[in-house]
Amino acid sequence: MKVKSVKASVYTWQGPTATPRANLSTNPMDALGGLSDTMGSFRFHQWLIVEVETTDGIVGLGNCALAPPLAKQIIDQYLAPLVIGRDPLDVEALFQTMYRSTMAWGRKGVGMAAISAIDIALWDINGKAMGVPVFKLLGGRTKKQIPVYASRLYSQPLDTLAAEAQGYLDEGFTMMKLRLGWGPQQGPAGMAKNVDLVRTVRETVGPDIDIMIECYMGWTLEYARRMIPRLLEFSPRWLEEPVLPDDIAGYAYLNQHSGVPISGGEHEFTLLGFKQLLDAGALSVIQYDTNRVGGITVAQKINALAEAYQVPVVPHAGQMHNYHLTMANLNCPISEYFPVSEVEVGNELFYYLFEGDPQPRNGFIDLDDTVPGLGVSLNKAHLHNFSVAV
Ligand SMILES: O=C(O)C(=O)C[C@@H](O)CO
Ligand SMILES: [Mg+2]
Repeated sequence: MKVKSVKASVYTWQGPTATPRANLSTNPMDALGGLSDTMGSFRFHQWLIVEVETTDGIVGLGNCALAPPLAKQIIDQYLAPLVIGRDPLDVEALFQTMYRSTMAWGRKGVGMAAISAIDIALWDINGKAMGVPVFKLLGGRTKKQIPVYASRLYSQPLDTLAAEAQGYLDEGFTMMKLRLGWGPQQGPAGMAKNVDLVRTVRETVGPDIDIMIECYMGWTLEYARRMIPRLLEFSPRWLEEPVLPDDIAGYAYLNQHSGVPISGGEHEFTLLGFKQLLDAGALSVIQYDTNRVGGITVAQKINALAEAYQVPVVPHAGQMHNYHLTMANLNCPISEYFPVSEVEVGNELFYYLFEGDPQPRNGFIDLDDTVPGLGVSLNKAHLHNFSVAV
């Protein structure tokens, strides 16, 4: 069997979209609040879908969501020619070929997202060719079900925030993640608002529910050192991406001295990228995203490295390309779950593009041992709401 073709398509959402609210979530653009739209870069309304077809007629589905039009260019012009004609089961050699041939510019960011999309498709082919789900190729079932945390609770008025948190509680979730809305630019008044958000969720759900806090790269080390002590009373399970991804020293300081476990990694790439973070003691929880980090091939290498450091892995986002890794690794205790909602930031777009992602029941999801490959297919029901560039 050989790779016969690689089709990369950019899906752009044209359907109804919730109006972005100010201070929905802190993010790196906040530092330029007076000069630029701080929510503009916080929109993920495009997705790249890769269909790799083999000479045996098997089609593998891959995807990525970082700069999809660029990822498509990279696949069309650089990566597809490297994999066409090759054995799709040779995932390690094919990853190394794509990685090393684009080393000068592709080892981080959109280059690695493009490589990830093809790698995910190759693993889908592997599972389909062997007649088993991908997690069975990675180590098999390590959990009866996967515990998931509800991940939304964007910064909003306290009454609606409490109602949303209560809703997840009523659905049986025992873990949930909220977004803070304020950072250095808003000073002490913003700090008080951040405390109100976390207090509201904690008071709603009680002491026995895990609360995680998302900062999405929107703070500085100096601000985090002043803000975090005011959050400790709420016992957050982790504080996510407080500083810029390249501020490894900042991560390490907060992870070792702030009193709260620091998580991150959704904006880091490759095995050696995570070795740097682990060597620095920068993280208490690793959160790579398989459709960014180097695909399933790299994600599985990071899982082994993280286990050696005894640092758990909770991939960014739910989505099948991440769930299979969580199922196959004991060191991946739980998964993220984006509740299905109207299109807002774009995390939820996955459900409009694909069918097959498991929906949670009582705070757990499960994968089907009998469905080969990744177990997702294109969702035709919403196709009319997308423009597609092939
Ligand atoms: O879910 C996360 O960890 C993210 O960073 C998603 C991003 O859209 C912020 O909510
Ligand atoms: Mg995050």
